[in-house]
Amino acid sequence: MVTFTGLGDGLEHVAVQFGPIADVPLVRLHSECLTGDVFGSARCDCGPQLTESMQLLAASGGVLLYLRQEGRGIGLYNKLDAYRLQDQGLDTFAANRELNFSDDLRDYRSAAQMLQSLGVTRIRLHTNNPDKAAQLASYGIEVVEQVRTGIFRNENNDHYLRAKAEYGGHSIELVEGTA
Ligand SMILES: Nc1nc2c(ncn2[C@@H]2O[C@H](COP(=O)(O)OP(=O)(O)OP(=O)(O)O)[C@@H](O)[C@H]2O)c(=O)[nH]1
Ligand SMILES: [Zn+2]
Repeated sequence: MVTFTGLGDGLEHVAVQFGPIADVPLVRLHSECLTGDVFGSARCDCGPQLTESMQLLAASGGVLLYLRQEGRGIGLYNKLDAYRLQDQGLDTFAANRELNFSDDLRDYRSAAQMLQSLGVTRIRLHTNNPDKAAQLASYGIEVVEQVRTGIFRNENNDHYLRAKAEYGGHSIELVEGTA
């Protein structure tokens, strides 16, 4: 495990390396979600995505970047406020805007710099989020392949996943009748 300080965004991000680094390693950029990653909240899909990623990385090798971008960058306090607004009917992006934030504050320049410092410039990226791939490319990381994550849907995160697919452009296929 490598921890990084002094990055441009001032956050202490972490890289976890699984085995020796291949020419084109599998990489997961995972944004911090205390509620999902640690406490198993069913409001989102973060916990199962992190588990799936670590299982894949343990099997094939690669790098997990755990990015301290709680709540898509708005922080835990504000995310909890956003959850209250979602309980009143707003979707995950509208709730951010109601709190005077943009939909997604995350910038992946630090992630690109972390990869470069590990000698990684070409990757297979484990994500459904097109913005992660596009930003990494703009910061000089070649995304050779985008490997989709599983879809971890339940009755509590259905609205959240739907918003990510419909408004966030995520590659999530929501087939009616499946959970
Ligand atoms: N503001 C806000 N943030 C949320 C909400 N639900 C989850 N999050 C945050 O969204 C982020 C999700 O991170 P990731 O799983 O890395 O990213 P993703 O954009 O879903 O893309 P994938 O790579 O496909 O998983 C975490 O920082 C969560 O804390 C919400 O309702 N509001
Ligand atoms: Zn989450």
